[in-house]
Amino acid sequence: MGSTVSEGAFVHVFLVSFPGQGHVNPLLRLGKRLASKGLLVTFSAPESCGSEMKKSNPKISTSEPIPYGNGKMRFEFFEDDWDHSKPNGNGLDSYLQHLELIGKKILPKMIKKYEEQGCPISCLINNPFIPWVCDVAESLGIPSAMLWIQSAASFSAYYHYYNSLVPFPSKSQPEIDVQLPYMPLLKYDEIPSFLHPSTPYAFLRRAILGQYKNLSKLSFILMETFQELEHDVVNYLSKKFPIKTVGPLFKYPKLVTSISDDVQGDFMKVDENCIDWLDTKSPSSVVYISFGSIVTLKKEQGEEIAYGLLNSTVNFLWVIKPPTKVQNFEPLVLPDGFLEKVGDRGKIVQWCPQEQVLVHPSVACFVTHCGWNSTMEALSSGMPVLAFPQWGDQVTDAKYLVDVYKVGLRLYRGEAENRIIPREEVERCMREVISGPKAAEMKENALKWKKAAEEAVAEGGSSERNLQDFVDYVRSGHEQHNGNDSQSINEV
Ligand SMILES: O=c1ccn([C@@H]2O[C@H](COP(=O)(O)OP(=O)(O)O[C@H]3O[C@H](CO)[C@@H](O)[C@H](O)[C@H]3O)[C@@H](O)[C@H]2O)c(=O)[nH]1
Repeated sequence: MGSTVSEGAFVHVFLVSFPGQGHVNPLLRLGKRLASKGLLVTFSAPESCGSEMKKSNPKISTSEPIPYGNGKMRFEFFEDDWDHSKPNGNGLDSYLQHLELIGKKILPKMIKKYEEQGCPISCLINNPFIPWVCDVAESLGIPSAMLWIQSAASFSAYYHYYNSLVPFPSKSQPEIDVQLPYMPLLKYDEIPSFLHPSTPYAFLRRAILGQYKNLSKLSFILMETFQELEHDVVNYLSKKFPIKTVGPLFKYPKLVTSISDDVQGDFMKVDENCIDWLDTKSPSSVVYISFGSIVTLKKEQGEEIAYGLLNSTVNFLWVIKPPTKVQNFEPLVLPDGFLEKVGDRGKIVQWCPQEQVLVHPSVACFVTHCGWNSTMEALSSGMPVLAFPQWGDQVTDAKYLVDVYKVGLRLYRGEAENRIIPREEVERCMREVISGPKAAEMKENALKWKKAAEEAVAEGGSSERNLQDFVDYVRSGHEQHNGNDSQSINEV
């Protein structure tokens, strides 16, 4: 990618993402905010993810940097020489090792190239699963930061586990409760499930804990949460780590006037028609159902949800992703005549603009797997939830959504529960969140979190101030290194 003389005058940060939707979305959002504060941001990830992003975002393919506020963002992906059509279950360990080997060779070359172009990197930022990015930064004498993309509570659980600071369930004591500082008592099935000895996803535990071995190399740990949401845990962790809460990253005031001027990280084509469809529905009448980018429900569970929806009278928007080549699940077959029977009451899409759906006045409730992005998006949109977590941090997020933030009900406890939730239960719980005795209270709580989220990202809010502190830090490092001749993009 070429650079212009004017780009060379700016403080330049380099963002490196693991190739997953849940990883890309928050890092991309961070990139836009940093750019808006007058920085040049280069966003990078393996080409496998770049090619997916380019399909749904043609703007990414152009070499022109995209303006955001006072700065710009551009994209440069790198080849990881890996066959992503192979099943990647336990292969994640091998892929991560391979990516580290490749990345440690490629990133220094990219960074050197930027320097030769007069655009040196002042800070490297990665997200989890690729902790070696900060080793690259260290070897080149560049400061680095990590964007933690789950809750502070999950960060704390992993930290205490990694350092054996409190007892966790073990093979001999698989059902003990876990008490972590400044957190509610977590039952054995409420800790991030990868920490449980029975998890089938030990490779994901290893991937996440990989970051904990070199936390001391990071100048900052930026967190996709906000101070007011996780006050006590954040304060506690801040005494141990250089933490800055900067979320919810999607909630900052929009930087572009038209959607076509923006770039989203979607790996799949977004079905925009669903917003027109939502427009035709009455206020608070639609259940939105989505399980994020990775989770695929068992076929039988999908069928029970379908019958639950069929037997109910609610309107619904349901995201059913096409099965991926690498997953071993049988694809969901909808009951005979399902679409005809539900008619215009229901809509099924492969991928929707979730940010817009969650703030749409017709939507009453979000049936969610409780991935952290979806959790933050729901809370910050004032949307009550029906929690349907599967694994990992999702079970902890569900606990918080229901028992701490009090914005919903729990339909399932996650992989440890290991049962199919029957259609009657699905239907009853949806009704309860929409119109049950606690519905008004849950909506009121959700609206309180929405307001708190808006305040955190507004001028002078906790996350906005933290983001500005981080930008000031990067700028001061750049100035020390290059003299005081750097400019902000809008000064040129
Ligand atoms: O139709 C859809 C469905 C989802 N999304 C977006 O996709 C993202 C999904 O992220 P998340 O809710 O975090 O789910 P996953 O993709 O499953 O995320 C993985 O990564 C997260 C961050 O580490 C973890 O919290 C989750 O447990 C893990 O499954 C969100 O930004 C959604 O807005 C859309 O835009 N359209």
